[in-house]
Amino acid sequence: MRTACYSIGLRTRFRGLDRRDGMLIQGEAGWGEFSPFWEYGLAESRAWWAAAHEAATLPFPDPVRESIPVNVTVPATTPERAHAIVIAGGGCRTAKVKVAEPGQTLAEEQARLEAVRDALGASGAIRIDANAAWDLDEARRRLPILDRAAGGLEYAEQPCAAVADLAALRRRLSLPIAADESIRRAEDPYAVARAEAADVVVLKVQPLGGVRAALRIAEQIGLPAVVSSALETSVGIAAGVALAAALPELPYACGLATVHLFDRDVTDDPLLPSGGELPVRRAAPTPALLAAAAADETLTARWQERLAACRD
Ligand SMILES: O=C(O)CCC(=O)C1=CC=C[C@@H](O)[C@@H]1C(=O)O
Ligand SMILES: [Mg+2]
Repeated sequence: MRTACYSIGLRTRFRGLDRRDGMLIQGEAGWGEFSPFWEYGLAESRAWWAAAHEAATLPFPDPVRESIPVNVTVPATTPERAHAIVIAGGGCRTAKVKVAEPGQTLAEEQARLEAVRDALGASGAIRIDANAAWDLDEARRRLPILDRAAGGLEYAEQPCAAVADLAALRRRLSLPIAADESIRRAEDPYAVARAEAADVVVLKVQPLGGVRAALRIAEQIGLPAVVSSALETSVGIAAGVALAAALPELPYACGLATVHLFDRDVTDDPLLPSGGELPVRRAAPTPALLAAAAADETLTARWQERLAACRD
């Protein structure tokens, strides 16, 4: 199997990162991406490897749609940048706005949401993602304020870490709740459904071990799914697109338009949205762009080690 490692800058800091790195793998079916974040241990990284291996060795399941509606992803940035990101967002009618960034105030989040609403207009949908940062009281206090600032939120993604808190929040507020970390980093992804803790589940191909594994989870959970990226090049995004394309129902825009967050890609035919949608297709690196994005020797050696550990 051929492998290549990349290291790519992010246009705006995202989940504490200024650069993203990972490994691309070429097999008989095409290219796969293996890019667990560095804080992830071996057990968790093995699922990411399973996803990369699946993409490289097997065809993706048959699609039931030809394009995927997507959201523009707005990092925890200034109102001015947030506005510009939505305007340059490839025609997306839904925006996902990051909140609960350490060091930022509620007022900054309100201003960001107001700017996003201004850029999107009254008919657009806005969702927020707090990445499990709040306790129940904080979420109960903040969510109505952010809902007002956004001129109405579509849903709040993972406002609290605990499934019981998500369920309690859902009983107390009319705002729909989406579960992300409670699915992709949980021992038991079905606890959310049993506890009636979410209206929507976020599914990510690499953390869940591949397109087929994620499809099985979607089927068994029985809640509407939003397919989201794990901050990947177009190669990894294509696996998310394949999952979104194969889901029987897709009632919400997906979070797969994150190639915009990178300052370069590995292909000259990137999976970027047009008219708010991504086409359903695979992506393969372009040799010159793969070379331009190549990780240095030290980083490549670290990825090779990680890959070897996951394959054991
Ligand atoms: O959903 C999106 O619009 C983009 C993807 C996204 O937000 C994420 C990608 C990778 C890591 C996560 O911290 C983050 C998320 O929490 O959903
Ligand atoms: Mg999330």
